[in-house]
Amino acid sequence: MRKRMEDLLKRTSNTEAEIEELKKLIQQLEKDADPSSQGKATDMIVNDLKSQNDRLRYRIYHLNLSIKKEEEALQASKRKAMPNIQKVVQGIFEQAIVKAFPDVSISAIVHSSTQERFGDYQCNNAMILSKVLKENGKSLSPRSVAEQIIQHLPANDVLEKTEIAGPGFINITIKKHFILSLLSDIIMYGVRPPVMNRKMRVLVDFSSPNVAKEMHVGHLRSTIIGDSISRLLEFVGHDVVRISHLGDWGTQFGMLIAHLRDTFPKYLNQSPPIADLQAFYKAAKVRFDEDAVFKKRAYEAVVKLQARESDYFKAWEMICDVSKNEFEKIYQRLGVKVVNRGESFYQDMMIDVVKDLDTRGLLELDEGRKILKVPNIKVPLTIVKSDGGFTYDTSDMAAMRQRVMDEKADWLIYITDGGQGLHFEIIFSASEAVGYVNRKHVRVVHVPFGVVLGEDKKKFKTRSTDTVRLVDLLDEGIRRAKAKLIDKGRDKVLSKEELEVAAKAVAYGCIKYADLSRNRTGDYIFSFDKMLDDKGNTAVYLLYALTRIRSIARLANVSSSELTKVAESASIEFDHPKEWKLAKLILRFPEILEKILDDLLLHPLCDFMYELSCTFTEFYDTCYCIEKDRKTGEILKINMNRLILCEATAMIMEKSFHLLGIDGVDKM
Ligand SMILES: NC(=[NH2+])NCCC[C@H](N)C(=O)O
Repeated sequence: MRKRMEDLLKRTSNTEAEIEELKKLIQQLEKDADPSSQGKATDMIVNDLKSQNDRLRYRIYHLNLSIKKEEEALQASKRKAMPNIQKVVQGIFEQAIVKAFPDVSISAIVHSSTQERFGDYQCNNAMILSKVLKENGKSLSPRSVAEQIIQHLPANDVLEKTEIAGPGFINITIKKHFILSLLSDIIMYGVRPPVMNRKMRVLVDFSSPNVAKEMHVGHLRSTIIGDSISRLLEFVGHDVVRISHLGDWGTQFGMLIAHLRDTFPKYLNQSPPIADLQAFYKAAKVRFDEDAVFKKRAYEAVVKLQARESDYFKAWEMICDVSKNEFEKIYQRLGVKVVNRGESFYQDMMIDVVKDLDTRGLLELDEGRKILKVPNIKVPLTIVKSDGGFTYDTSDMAAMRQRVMDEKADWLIYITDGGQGLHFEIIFSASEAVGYVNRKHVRVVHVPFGVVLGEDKKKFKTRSTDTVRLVDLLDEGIRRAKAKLIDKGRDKVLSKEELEVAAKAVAYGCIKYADLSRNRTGDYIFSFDKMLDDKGNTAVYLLYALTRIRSIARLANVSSSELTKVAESASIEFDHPKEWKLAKLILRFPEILEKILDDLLLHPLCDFMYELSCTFTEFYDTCYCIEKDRKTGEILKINMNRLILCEATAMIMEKSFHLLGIDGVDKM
C-alpha cells in the first residue's frame, strides 16, 4: 500500500513537470507566430552568417599572410642560395624512379652532358636498373626502363624535354625559362653559395710552419690550399676556425734557449737581433752535438721552460716571436688570415692526456717510451719519450681532444703534405679508439698534397741556396711578373702605381693558381715561366679575360643598376646557341662548389673558370654585345641581354678568384 502511494506521487510530480514543459512550448509557438519574432529569427540567421563571414575573412587574412611569408621565404632563399641544377634534376629523377620501381632502392645518377647534342644533363640509371630488375626475376630492357622512368616524372618547372638515346640514356634539356630566371637572380641578388644543409663549426688546421726553421714551399702549399678551403667554407656560411699548428714546443727549444742566453744575455730587455733564425738554429745544434756541458744545460732549460720559469719562458717567447713575425709577413703579402695556436698551447692538455691514458691502462712501456697501440695499425703512437718529453703525436692527441670537446668542432680538416698521411691515420684511429672523437658525429679529414719539385723534377731549390726562402720566392715572382708586363708594353698604359699593383696581383695570383689548379694529391713542378704564361689555364690568362669582360660594360657605359632593371623585368631572351651555352655553364657554379665541399679538391674550380672564359670567348666572338659604326666607332646598338651574360660571367669569375684567394685587378 505504502509502496503504491509513493509510486503515484512520483508519477504526479513527473506529469506536473511535463505540463510545465508543454506550457513553455506553447508559449514559444505563440511567440513564433508573431511577425516581430519572425524578424528576430532572420536577424539570428544574418548574425550567424556574419560571424561565419568574419571567421572566413580572418582565415583569408591569415592565409594571405602566410602566402606572403612563404613568398618572402622563397625570395630570401633565392637571395641566400643558388640551386645546384644537377641536384634539382637528380631529385626529380629520384622521385620518378621510386614511383616507377618501388621495390628497387637505387639513387638517381644524373650528370651534366659531355656534348651539347646529348642535352644539358643525362640520367644513366636505366642500364643498372634493368640489371637489378633481372636479378629480381623481372626482365625489362634498359630502354623500357628509361621509358618507365620518364612516364613517372613528377610535374615540375625544370625539365623541358627528355629523350631516350642509345641503349637507354635519358638526355635531359632544361627549361629556358628556368635558366633565365636563375640568371636574373644572379644579377639581382649577386653570386650566392649553394644551399647549406647544416651549419657546421669547421676547424681548418693549415700552414703550420715550425719555429726557428724556415717556412718552406710545403708550408706555402698548405697555406694556399688551407686559405682557399677556409674561404669556401666561410662563403657557404659555416663557422670556420683557422688554426696554424705551429711547431713551437719540444726539446729543441732547450737548445735554442741555452744558446740565446749565451750569445745574447740582454734578451730580457732587448729583442734579440736574430735576422736569420735558421742560422741561429744551426749554430745551437752544432754546440748541442759537440759540447756535452752545453747539452746538459739545454736539457735543464727544457725542464725550466716546461715549469714556466720566467726567464726561460721569456727567452722562448722571444724566439717564437721572431719566427711568427716572419710568418706574418708572408701571410700579409698573400692576404691570408690564420690564428697561431702551436703545440705549446696544448702543454697542460698533454699532461692530462697522458694521465688519462695511463690511468685507463692504455699505455704500454716500450724501451723506456710510453706508447699507444692502435687497433689494426702496426705503428704505435709515442705518447711520452724516454726522456719524459712529449711528442708531435702527444700534441695531436691533445689537440684532437680540445678541438672536439672545447671547440665543439663538427668537422676537422688537416692540411699537410702526403708524407704525413700515416701519422694522421693513426691519430684519427687512436682518438676514436680512446673516445676522444666519434667519427659518426665529427667529420675528420686529412687533406694531403704532393711535393713541390723544381723544373729539373728534383727537390725544389733556388740556384744559390739549399732551401727556398719564401720571401725571396715572392720577390722573384713580382720581379718576373713586372718584367713580363713591361715586355708587353703595359708600362706605357699603366701608371707606376698601377703597374706595381698589377705585378703583385699577377705574381701572387699566379703562384696560388698554379698550385690550386693542379690535382693537389700529385707532386707539382714549380715553374715561374709556366705560371706567368698568358695562354692556357693560368691566372694571367684568366685575369686578362676578366678585365676584358669588365671593359665591355664600361665601354657600353651601362651601369649595373640598369642591368638589374633588365633582370627584374624578366624580359631577358636569347636566340643564339652560344648565348645559351654560356648561360648554362654560368649556372653550373653551385654544382662545382658542392663537389669541392665533398672531396676538398679545388682544381675543378680552376678548370671551371678556364672553361667559363673559353666559352665566353666563343660567345663574344660570334655574338655582338655592342654594335659600333665601323668608320666612326660610334655605338649604334647595345644588346642588353648579352651584357647581362657578360656581367654574370664577370661576377662568377670574381667570386671564383675570391675563393681561390686571388685579387682581381682593374687594369693590367
Ligand atoms: N696538427 C698538425 N699536426 N698539423 C700540421 C703540423 C705540421 C708540422 N708543423 C710540419 O711542419 O710538418
